[in-house]
Formats: sequence, structure tokens, C-alpha cells
Amino acid sequence: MSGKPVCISDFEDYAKKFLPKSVYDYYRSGADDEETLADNVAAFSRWKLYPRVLRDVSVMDLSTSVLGQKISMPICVGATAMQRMAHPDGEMATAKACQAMGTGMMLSSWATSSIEEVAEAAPDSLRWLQLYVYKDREVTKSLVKRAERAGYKGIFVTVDTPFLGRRIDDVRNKFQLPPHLRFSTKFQSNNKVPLCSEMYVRQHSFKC
Ligand SMILES: Cc1cc2nc3c(=O)[nH]c(=O)nc-3n(C[C@H](O)[C@H](O)[C@H](O)COP(=O)(O)O)c2cc1C
Repeated sequence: MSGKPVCISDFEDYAKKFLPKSVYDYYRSGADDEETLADNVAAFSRWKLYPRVLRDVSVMDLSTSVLGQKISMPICVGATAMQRMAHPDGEMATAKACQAMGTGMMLSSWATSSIEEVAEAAPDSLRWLQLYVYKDREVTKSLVKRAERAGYKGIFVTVDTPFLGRRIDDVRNKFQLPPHLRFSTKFQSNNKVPLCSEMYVRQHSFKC
């Protein structure tokens, strides 16, 4: 790659060159044999955009709405943990970019910038909070309250992590959050990837 990255594979090459190996591996890798990761990539490549010719494209509008909020295009940023490992501005920079582009961002429960820092950095951005349901319901409640106070417009409850998938690269690298960073939810006392089975509800159902 020469010059600035222009497509996703360029960004992957760029990240591989500049990030510490364990950080790059965390962002890149999937669980076990990475079959689901490969399936997801294949699924995206099955989407085709059909060109339509002889249409008036002098004015183009990709805007749509999600959960009642207008966004400039049908693309938002999903929850992705520990963004300050890649850049000191981390999640705050992502929120600013989403604000500039007029689209939404979901802040991870494993963010390295706090709910309030992200809101302050991009006050006009459309923000949601991704939430794991903690066994300690007071912890869960306080996260929801903080998000509400900081102007987040919704909560996305993640229920697929009562156990974390075994990411082989992370096991090999003994991955943990670099010592200069902290999990911003403050409910994690060390830099190890949260022990989901200890902290989070495992009997997710409509009855729990
Ligand atoms: C590096 C990385 C970190 C992620 N962190 C979170 C997270 O903290 N919380 C969460 O609910 N999902 C997390 N996800 C899952 C994504 O939000 C998303 O659901 C998943 O990557 C599938 O979407 P995709 O096919 O567009 O990548 C993460 C994914 C990646 C690749």
C-alpha cells in the first residue's frame, strides 16, 4: 500500500503495520477456527449493488431512520470494544466522525472512553449504549441511568456473551487491555477481559 488507505483491506494493512501485535490480533480475530468470521465476510460479498442507468442522480439522498432518529445513510457504527488501543481519542473520535457524517454510534460496554466523555466530545451525535446485563442489577441500572442523563437515545442489550468465544490469538498473546488504559464502565477492577460468566446474567430469557 502506498499513500493513504482508501479501502478496508488498506486499513487492515495499515493497522497491521502500526498496531502492537496483540492489539491487531484482538481487533482482527474471531473465535476458534474463525468459521463464523469467514461466513460473515462471505455473506457481505453476496450483497450486490445493481446499477440503474438513465435515472436522475443529480440529487442523491441515502438518508433513512433508525429507532425514530434520522440518519444520513443506512450505515451506523456497531459496538466495538477498547478503541483507545488504536488511538488515544478512541471512542470519542468515532463519535465525532459519526456526528460529522450524520449517523449513529453504539458505544460498547467495554469502551475505553466513558459514556460522558463520548457525549461531551460529540454532543450532537446520535448515540446508543450497548449493554451487558450484569448479575448485579444496580450496576446495570446505573449504566442505563448514566446513558439517559448523557443524552443517549437507546440501549442495545447484548445477550450473546454469557461466555466469551475462545479467540485463539488472544489466548496465545495472553491478551489484556494495555496498562495505560482502563475499562470506562468502572465495574472492572483490572485490565483482564471481563469474565463474562462471573459478571453477566447467564439465564437470559424473557422471564429472568
Ligand atoms: C473488535 C471487535 C469488538 C467488538 N466489541 C463488541 C462489544 O464490545 N460489544 C458488542 O456487543 N459487540 C461487539 N462486537 C460485535 C460487533 O458489534 C458486531 O456485532 C459484529 O462484529 C458483527 O458485525 P460485523 O459482521 O459487521 O462485524 C465487536 C466486534 C469486533 C470485531
